[in-house]
Amino acid sequence: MKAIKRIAIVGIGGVGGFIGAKLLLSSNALPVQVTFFARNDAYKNIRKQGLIFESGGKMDMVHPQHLYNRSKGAYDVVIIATKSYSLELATKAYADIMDKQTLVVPLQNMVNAAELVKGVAPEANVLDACIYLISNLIKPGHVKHLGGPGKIITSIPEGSNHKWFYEYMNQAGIPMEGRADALHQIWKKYLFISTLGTITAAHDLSFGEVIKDPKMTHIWIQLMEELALLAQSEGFALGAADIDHFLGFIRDFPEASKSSFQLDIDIGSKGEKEFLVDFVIQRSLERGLEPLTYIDLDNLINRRLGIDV
Ligand SMILES: NC(=O)C1=CN([C@@H]2O[C@H](COP(=O)(O)OP(=O)(O)OC[C@H]3O[C@@H](n4cnc5c(N)ncnc54)[C@H](OP(=O)(O)O)[C@@H]3O)[C@@H](O)[C@H]2O)C=CC1
Ligand SMILES: CC(C)(CO)C(=O)C(=O)O
Repeated sequence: MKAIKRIAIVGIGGVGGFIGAKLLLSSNALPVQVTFFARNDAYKNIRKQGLIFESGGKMDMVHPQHLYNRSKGAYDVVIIATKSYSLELATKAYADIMDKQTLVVPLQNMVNAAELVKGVAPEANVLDACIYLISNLIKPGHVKHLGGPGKIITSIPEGSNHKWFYEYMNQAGIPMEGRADALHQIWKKYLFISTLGTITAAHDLSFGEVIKDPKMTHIWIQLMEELALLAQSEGFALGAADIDHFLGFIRDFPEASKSSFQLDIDIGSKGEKEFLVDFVIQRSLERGLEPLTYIDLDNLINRRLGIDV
């Protein structure tokens, strides 16, 4: 690799802060420049004191040389780490940092993030992507990595000139791979996040409370079955083996764990509801499916939010 490559991260919260901190803290010799795009208090606090990053019992202060709150010309790679509900507006706000040479990596818990970004930046090379991570925003400019390797799976980029990016991420301790079945992996992750988010938010239960109560476990399985049917109708073969996998996988989390969607509903915010619950119901109905458990739980969530059902 000869010329300096430029990576932009849009949204410096739980995910963007984790990636940005890992990249800036690594002693990587490759000629790569990393830029943070933040806004509001995140921008002000990082500018004033740096990004506070906690991980593995250690606290680091990270001082990005390149921190902006508005666009700055095209980048080689743009990682978009906003919440799902901010994705479209953020992509519009930063459309001119993505040209036809740019690889775009949206990391939302959505199955159609790439489709949405392509609608706004049709020239860019937009990947299907997801990240396996638990990293929370403590306050703007302060991020705590709680678990998960931060592994990123993407679809395989067109052309052969993006190898440096995968090498760079891996060398910085962010395992990253391009896979032909990336969208299948994203649907599989969504099978877990959407269903667990929905049941924990509707009934205000911790992960432990879902698996210890057979009635609640049964409802969770029904949600997973409904989502697996939707995935199948979209061409992704998810089914009983995946559901069994997640019934075991949830036991790796501390019993008191709560989903981030549940925490949003607890404070009266609808958070990513449109993308975790409404999307499933709407797409299922369009496909002639009957997501009855999702509809029941959506009514409970709406009641918790004080929305008339
Ligand atoms: N946190 C995690 O461990 C994981 C999260 N995910 C998914 O990743 C996505 C991001 O989650 P997370 O990092 O937790 O979210 P956070 O809310 O912690 O971070 C999002 C950040 O993006 C900023 N942002 C939004 N719009 C813009 C913009 N136009 N310009 C600059 N910054 C902007 C927000 O600023 P502001 O506060 O001003 O809106 C906020 O700082 C979600 O879809 C989530 O479901 C996936 C796997 C793990
Ligand atoms: C892994 C899990 C389910 C827990 O934090 C999550 O990512 C979320 O709630 O969004």
